[in-house]
Amino acid sequence: LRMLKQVARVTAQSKASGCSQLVLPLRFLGSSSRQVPADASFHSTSFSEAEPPRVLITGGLGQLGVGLASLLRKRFGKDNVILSDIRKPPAHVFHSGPFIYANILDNKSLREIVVNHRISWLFHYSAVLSAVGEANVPLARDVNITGLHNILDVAAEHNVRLFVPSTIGAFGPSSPRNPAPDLCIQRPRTIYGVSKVHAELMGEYYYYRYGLDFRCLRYPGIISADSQPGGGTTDYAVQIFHAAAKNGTFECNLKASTRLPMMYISDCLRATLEVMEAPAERLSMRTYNISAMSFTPEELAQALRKHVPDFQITYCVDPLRQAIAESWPMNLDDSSARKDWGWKHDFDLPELVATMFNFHGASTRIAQAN
Ligand SMILES: NC(=O)C1=CN([C@@H]2O[C@H](COP(=O)(O)OP(=O)(O)OC[C@H]3O[C@@H](n4cnc5c(N)ncnc54)[C@H](O)[C@@H]3O)[C@@H](O)[C@H]2O)C=CC1
Ligand SMILES: CC(=O)[C@H](N)C(=O)O
Repeated sequence: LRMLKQVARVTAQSKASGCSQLVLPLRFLGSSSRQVPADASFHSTSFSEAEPPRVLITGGLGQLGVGLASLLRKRFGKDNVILSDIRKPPAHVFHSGPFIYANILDNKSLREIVVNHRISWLFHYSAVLSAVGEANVPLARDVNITGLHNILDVAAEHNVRLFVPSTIGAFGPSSPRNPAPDLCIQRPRTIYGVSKVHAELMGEYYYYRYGLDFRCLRYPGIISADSQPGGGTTDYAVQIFHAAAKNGTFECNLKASTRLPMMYISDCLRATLEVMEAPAERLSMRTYNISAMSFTPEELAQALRKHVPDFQITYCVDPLRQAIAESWPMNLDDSSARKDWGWKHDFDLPELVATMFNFHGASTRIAQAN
């Protein structure tokens, strides 16, 4: 209705001005050799209150995807959220809701999935993270850049609202580090960072060019209790909890003083759902920083000692990860997200540590009992 009213208003205005042509903002115009309809944005509101979105999550078996599926299924219903990956799901994931094989490098099958399952929202989580990306640049380029192109095209062609996560890794050594604002110089030195800046810019371009409803958050390093990280620079902040609960010691691959922005997974996933549900008129940008806390390995170890008093940390620095971490911001400025769509984190460092220990303490006790 809103869109019809808008068209009627624009038509009335153009009649009143004596102009017979329907004048639309540049965002509404488009023609291309790709199969993107020029009037894509006339249909871009794909979710009415009567009908929940039909959701596809790509790369869903990584650190974040299963948790996202669980959150979205609570909100939209189990059968409306399809998890996908190129790996075989563990039994508990397979039995928790719809799961399909989806390779983002296979254009044709992506289209089939979106059409056959009437997908209206897509969360694009497939990626090769920072450390693994430096070890295999061609793979990172294929998955993070070619794969993204396939996703952008299929989303624009079928009027799918698209979420693509970016990262603190989209900043580089010449970006302001404390804090990094939403808009600043971005010259990352990793293929991961370059691919994420590319994703931010391509998504914004498709928004203006084709009316694609592209939404993007720059995540800090994400800390989760029940899923393992996939080969990034911030992985130590997850592994340290497993090690502390298991044997009370941890060898850290970053220097004691390396400060990075971090976030507990439930804040990250809630932010993701909130920005996807935010009314379009609340979003002044397509890509927002989000932030919660920032700490060094030494500060984290100190916080852990409140729960494991004799916890020991040693350092065996990995030069590759250290160089990456030193090129990333120490803090993100997320004031725009807070102002525009009301973003607010729940977990600071003490709550994070207590929550992680509750989980690990419980699983250690279960393992001991078994
Ligand atoms: N975990 C974190 O700390 C952060 C994650 N992000 C972003 O969030 C997203 C999800 O991150 P994680 O779950 O941690 O990543 P992850 O590395 O744990 O999982 C990525 C998934 O992508 C899948 N994948 C790889 N190639 C594929 C292909 N050709 N087709 C389909 N799937 C493919 C992998 O099998 C894997 O399950 C990524 O885009 C990542 O860049 C951003 C900042 C921080
Ligand atoms: C911050 C990220 O994007 C990721 N965890 C990584 O370290 O590569």
